[in-house]
Amino acid sequence: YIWPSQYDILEDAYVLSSGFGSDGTVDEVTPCSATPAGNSPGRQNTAEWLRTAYHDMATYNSATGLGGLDGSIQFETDRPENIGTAMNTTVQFFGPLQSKRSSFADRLALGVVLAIKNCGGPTIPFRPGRIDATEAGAPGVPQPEQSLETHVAAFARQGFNMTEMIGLVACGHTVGGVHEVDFPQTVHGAITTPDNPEGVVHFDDSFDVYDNHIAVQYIDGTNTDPLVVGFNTTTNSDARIFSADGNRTMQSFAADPNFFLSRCGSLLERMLNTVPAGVALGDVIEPLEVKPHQLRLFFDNTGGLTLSGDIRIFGTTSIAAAADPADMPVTLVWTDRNGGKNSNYSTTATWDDFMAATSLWGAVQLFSISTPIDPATGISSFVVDWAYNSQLPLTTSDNGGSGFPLQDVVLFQRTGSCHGTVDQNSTVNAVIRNDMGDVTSAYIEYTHSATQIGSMALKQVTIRADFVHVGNSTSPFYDTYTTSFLSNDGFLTLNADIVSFDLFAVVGGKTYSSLDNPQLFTGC
Ligand code: HEM
Repeated sequence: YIWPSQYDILEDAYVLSSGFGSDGTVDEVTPCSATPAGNSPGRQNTAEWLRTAYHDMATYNSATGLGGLDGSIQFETDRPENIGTAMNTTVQFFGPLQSKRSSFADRLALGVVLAIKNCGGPTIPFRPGRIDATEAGAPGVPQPEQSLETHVAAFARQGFNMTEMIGLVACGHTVGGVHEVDFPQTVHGAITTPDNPEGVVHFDDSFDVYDNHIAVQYIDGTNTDPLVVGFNTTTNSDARIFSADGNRTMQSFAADPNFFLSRCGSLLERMLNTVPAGVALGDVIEPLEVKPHQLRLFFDNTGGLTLSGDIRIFGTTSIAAAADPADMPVTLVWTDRNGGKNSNYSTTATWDDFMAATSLWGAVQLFSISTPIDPATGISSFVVDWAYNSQLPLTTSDNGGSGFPLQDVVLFQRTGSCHGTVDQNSTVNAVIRNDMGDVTSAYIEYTHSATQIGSMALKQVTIRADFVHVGNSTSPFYDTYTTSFLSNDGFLTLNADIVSFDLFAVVGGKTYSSLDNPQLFTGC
């Protein structure tokens, strides 16, 4: 995984948990008992996300390779097997976080990884690359009134044997609980408005900690799990499942909290990585030590170039944890468009209080950059010289050897670019170097979210529009190009971190691209 990558947005979402640059996913599940915004007390985001992810995956058929974690749950929330508002709430939360480079299914899987870690649970390796279904899949989520044989068969279809089924159910039913409003046949008399208007009865005494109490209480007889000790034995599916191997799995979980966590880590990893045949997941995301964050090269209306954005530094050592960002030297040193060096080609990255950020996985700091780049000499790559404090020798981070690459051939021009509302064209201006040969093709791929019939889900729509040559620009090195297109997204997702557009130009027979430009904020 080398920057830039199609998974940069998800890597940032994995690393930046709260504060500057974070997309709000971890805040939504902090504390672990956190309730969906505007919803009843007693509901728990972490539990709803985990249950939703399981219900999305639970329709997988290992014989046909159909189903799995593919976001099809977005079309299935009105099925009886998905009863309750949890799935819709989850779809509404993750929908706007989708983008061309982060599917709903990836967002949901990542949400579960972050939420469980945030509740004190295991580190579940996260692999990106899930592809969203465009319609509902087959039904098949297990129901509590079904027999043990039915459940064993359902988990076998999903790819899990009986021991793994017991584990996966315990790993799910350690947070959250059963709600009387949706399961009156299982829970009775728990609705105590206003404290508990939906009548939730938790699976164990630590519903807001990801721990082995579900097993400890099951074994020591203090169990409150309504699917074990409920008044209606027909719906006591956890009782049948947990005892299916003579309680051996639950005993091993109760005896060793760390064994429970590690086993849940690997079972949930498998659950999240159960995807339709043909979907190839990427490598496990490990935080990069030094990474550009929304770093972009822009053409301004005075004929100059501006490099702006942030440099992110992540570490897991005690020195990293103790670092004071105000005392961290961070310098960006670039090479010009011909790979040449010059002592003037450098800029200091600065930290400010408002840039404070945290990560569930270690210490993270961001430093901002804004520097003019002379178009005459341009830029082709850079390295970052940095240290955890001003007394330490500098480390040079060079992105695995060849530096962090940048191109200055095709660039977005903010001036004159604007966002149309519904039924009104958007305009995007670009500049392209005029000294590198013929421009045989130049176009934009603009991706936005769109609503879909039969679902609360948003889908990604990409519009391709060709640029036309306008003429000179304010720089002798660049010509101006423009394009106009109907985006019709009605300002649905004005999130510059998420919505983006890519520019492409074939110049002198070579293709150059400027990827992930931010959403257009200026109205036309
Ligand atoms: C035979 C298999 C299963 C059955 C019959 C079953 C049944 C149920 C039922 C009836 C509820 C109550 C839902 C509500 O009131 O909102 C529930 C909640 C839950 N289930 Fe399962 N479940 C099964 C497997 C799993 C698995 C494998 C996971 C995840 C690994 C899981 C995760 C959860 C979570 C986190 C909740 C709490 C939801 C909340 O508090 O909002 N379940 N389950």
